[in-house]
Amino acid sequence: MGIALRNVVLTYPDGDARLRALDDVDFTAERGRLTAVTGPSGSGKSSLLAVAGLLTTPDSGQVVLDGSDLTGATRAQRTALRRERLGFVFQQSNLLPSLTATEQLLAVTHLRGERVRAHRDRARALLTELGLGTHLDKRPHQLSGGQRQRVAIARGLVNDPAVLLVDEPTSALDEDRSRQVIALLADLAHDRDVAVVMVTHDLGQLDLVDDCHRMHSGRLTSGFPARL
Ligand SMILES: Nc1ncnc2c1ncn2[C@@H]1O[C@H](COP(=O)(O)OP(=O)(O)OP(=O)(O)O)[C@@H](O)[C@H]1O
Repeated sequence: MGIALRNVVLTYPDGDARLRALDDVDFTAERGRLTAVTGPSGSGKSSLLAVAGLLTTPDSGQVVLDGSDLTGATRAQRTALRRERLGFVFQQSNLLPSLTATEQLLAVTHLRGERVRAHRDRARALLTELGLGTHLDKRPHQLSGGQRQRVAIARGLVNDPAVLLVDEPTSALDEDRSRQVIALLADLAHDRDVAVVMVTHDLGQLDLVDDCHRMHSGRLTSGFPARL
């Protein structure tokens, strides 16, 4: 179980024609595995992430989350599923400048209308698990790029999602820190039984991922085991 796209087509207007950003894509990311999606700029990686994240509805095809086909889901149902079942980590860590590391996580739980106090211990435990135990009360400008990215990952996990969608997590990091972040994502996928989907240009770190797919012109051209 995890997230799957079946025969997904997504088009955008392109002059008089339509551009096929996703051209009959079949894609599966299993729970407990780190799945990478690579490919050149404009090949459709962000589009795939947006469809898997229920942010964009495809023209045709199915999105299946933990075995449930979401084709007929209403906008309200998709929003609820996004909050409750999916986690997102964006390219830049997108942290709110005025909030501490702990508060970044609590802001997400607050959005769900739950009591903040009940979640504070959990947020702190999660940050500590991700190596940020001594940075719980620091604001983004007091953290390094790698630490900010780990706060963003913790925030993506705070609702215990089935699927964590990660867009270019290492674009602002040097090679060592990139490797640490990707190793962390692999550990989290394995330990927490989450399907982690990571879009990356970082071909040097693919030995750390469990599954790897390549996009080209809207097509998922190959899925190959990264450890071969
Ligand atoms: N909102 C949009 N309207 C029109 N065309 C779009 C839109 N979003 C993306 N596209 C086009 O769809 C194609 C796929 O774009 P997408 O952003 O998914 O690629 P990508 O692989 O993520 O690229 P990058 O690595 O540069 O982020 C591109 O040709 C892009 O120009």
